[in-house]
Amino acid sequence: MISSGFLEFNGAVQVYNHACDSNPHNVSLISLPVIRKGFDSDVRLFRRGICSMRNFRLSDVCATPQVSIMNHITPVSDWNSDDSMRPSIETALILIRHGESMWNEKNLFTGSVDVPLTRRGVEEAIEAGKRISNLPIDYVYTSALIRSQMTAVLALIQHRCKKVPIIIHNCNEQAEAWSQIYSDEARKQSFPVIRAWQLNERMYGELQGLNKQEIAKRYGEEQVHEWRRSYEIPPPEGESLQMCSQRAVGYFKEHIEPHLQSGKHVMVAAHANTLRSIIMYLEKLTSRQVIGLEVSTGVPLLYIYKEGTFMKRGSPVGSSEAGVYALTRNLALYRQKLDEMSC
Ligand SMILES: O=C(O)[C@H](O)COP(=O)(O)O
Repeated sequence: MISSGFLEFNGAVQVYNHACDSNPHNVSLISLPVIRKGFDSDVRLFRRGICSMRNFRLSDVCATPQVSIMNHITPVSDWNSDDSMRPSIETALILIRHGESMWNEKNLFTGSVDVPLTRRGVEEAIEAGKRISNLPIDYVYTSALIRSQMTAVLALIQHRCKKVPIIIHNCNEQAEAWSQIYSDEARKQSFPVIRAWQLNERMYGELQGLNKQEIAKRYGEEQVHEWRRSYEIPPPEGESLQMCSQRAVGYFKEHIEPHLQSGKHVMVAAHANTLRSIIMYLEKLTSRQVIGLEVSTGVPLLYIYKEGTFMKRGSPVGSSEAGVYALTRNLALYRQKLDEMSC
């Protein structure tokens, strides 16, 4: 028998599998190096939000024939009045800058120009999707530009829950009426993908279509760096980060944050500068600090929203999920559900 669960140890939740052969005393834990080492110390065991914390020792398992690790879970009804032991509401926010676009490849200022991904950008989006394939997602937001939509869809089709990304067409009544779904089941099995122009890349004005290196030669590195990275200074006839932030962060606060507050998980596929402005808001960066903030193409960033604050959980660029995220309890439980569904 092989089963899996989640253990919290030294503050990090770990996914484990355990295998029992025909001898029920012979229980081995696999993929759990951290627990193996400190096995006899306190370990907190959770499962499906219905278990409380308890001390868990190797002897518990080995001395009890026919009893698996899961049988040591305490049901929610047995919780004592210590509320701190209950799982609290937390939601995931995933931010992804689109994969490499055809103008990123040529090093051209792109801004509001609607340019698709390169082959490499497609691969980045697929890879990003694999990195987040175990994370819960209820709503997806993209800009109105094809590069962010391609990225979102390519990433979402890697998700283990196998939901179908469906682009929401609600720009007018007819579009809304004509794209109705009349099956609750089909709706449930979908990722609603909502497009918003407010999440578009900042408008780069008269720099759009020009080569970044040539512009730096013509106007000087310093000037171009100011146009590209400062908060207040706009490029010629374009938007400053501050202007871009007004629409992007404004949209985030009005449309995305309420989902997070109500327990929904959200993914946002957008652009370097709209994401810089959103990250500036999430991490409370100053206009000086944001100058040094770079967002790479196709790398998903994970934030946990809890009790009004955003906590960065790292970016899934490591070679394994465990090496990347210290999964929170709720995310670990979601992952367990996916594991069970795919058994
Ligand atoms: O619009 C662009 O050219 C890029 O997407 C972002 O460019 P930046 O790194 O110059 O802000």
